[in-house]
Amino acid sequence: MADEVKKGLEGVVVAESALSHIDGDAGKLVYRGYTIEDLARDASYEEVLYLLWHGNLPNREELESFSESMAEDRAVDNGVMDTVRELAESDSNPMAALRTAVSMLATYDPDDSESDPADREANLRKGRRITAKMPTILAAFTRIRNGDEPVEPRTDLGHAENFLYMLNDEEPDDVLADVFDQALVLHADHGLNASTFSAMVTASTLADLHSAVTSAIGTLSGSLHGGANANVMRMLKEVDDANQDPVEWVQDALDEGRRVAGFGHRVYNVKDPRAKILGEQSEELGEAAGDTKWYEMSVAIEDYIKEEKGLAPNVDFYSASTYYQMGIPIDIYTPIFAVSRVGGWIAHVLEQYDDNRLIRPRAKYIGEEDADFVPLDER
Ligand SMILES: CC(=O)SCCNC(=O)CCNC(=O)[C@H](O)C(C)(C)COP(=O)(O)OP(=O)(O)OC[C@H]1O[C@@H](n2cnc3c(N)ncnc32)[C@H](O)[C@@H]1OP(=O)(O)O
Ligand SMILES: O=C([O-])CC(=O)C(=O)O
Repeated sequence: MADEVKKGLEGVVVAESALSHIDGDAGKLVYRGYTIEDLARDASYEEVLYLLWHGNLPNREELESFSESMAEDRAVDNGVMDTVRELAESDSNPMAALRTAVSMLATYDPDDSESDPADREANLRKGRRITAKMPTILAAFTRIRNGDEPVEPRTDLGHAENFLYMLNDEEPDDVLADVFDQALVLHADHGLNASTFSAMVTASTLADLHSAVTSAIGTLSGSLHGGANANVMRMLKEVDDANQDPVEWVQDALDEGRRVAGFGHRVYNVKDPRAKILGEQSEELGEAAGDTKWYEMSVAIEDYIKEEKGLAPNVDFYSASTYYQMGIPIDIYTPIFAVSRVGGWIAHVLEQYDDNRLIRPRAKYIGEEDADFVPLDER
């Protein structure tokens, strides 16, 4: 037992959490008991943040005060903005740029870095600032690399609406603002996924919140995790550009032993409930534009992979065509995931600090024992 290796920590329970629960067989996801369907339909991202960070849904007054504070925290210091500009002008990878800028926010945060890293009230303030500023950083980065000037955040718009406004220098219509807000709600938390666990490991050493979030952004970027959403759209574009049958493309990929981005999951054995909602968004956006080709290609791929491999789509599969039809550049899909998931990272880090124990597993040693040391000159 002591030396049994659980590769990828599959099935290992390492913490208690009251934040989100996934029923992988039923395809059900709840945040603090509320179903993702109810939250996506009826709650804003700000409400979900409040729920995750404070433990209950806010009443109107609490929500207004929370949303106002978030909105006031949107502006980013010039020092950070200068770095964002430099990274955008040197065509940095957007996830790397976001990671660098978020790490830098620590230096400008008014809560003293010398203070207790586990101070809950300070972490709620820091967490609010990080979450409020990430969209500003990402929108500015995206505009600057296109040769446009950043658009200052507004305090009179909701979190989702303000991001689209800063990205496009134009207020989104209600449909787009709502679709984006729902996407943020759907991505906000998901148990001990890899990036959240990474944030928890960092926090468990009593490193500070900015370090935990910076670790998590790095972890989210990989193609087996958040990076898959951009790869889904790259695949759909490749199929479309080559005028190929999507099923044939996927058949070839599977025959060559390649993984298809947006399919499979460590916890779900059935379709991810978030993919169902995002699939509906993708279809509706297509119908509104009079062209459902991206949705139809996606459905054809879904049906084939289900039939051939028994694998179902995860959250990344339909967010891709949803964002694409909103005109969002493909390489910022994963940073957008981070803009939402930061809420969950912070909530889990708060839980970790509240009941901390250093996270430190072991490896089963399979190397040599008792090797005879040979001095350098004799090797
Ligand atoms: C937000 C998120 O992070 S959601 C996940 C986003 N990632 C992706 O979409 C990338 C594609 N998916 C994958 O690589 C995997 O399904 C993961 C990483 C999500 C889960 O991985 P694990 O739980 O470790 O499953 P594992 O890698 O053991 O796969 C089990 C089997 O399914 C196959 N499989 C899993 N996903 C896929 C896929 N997308 N395409 C083809 N085959 C797959 C594996 O090859 C493996 O088959 P085998 O037993 O014959 O070797
Ligand atoms: O839970 C996971 O392993 C991956 C995932 O779907 C997420 O982080 O949203």
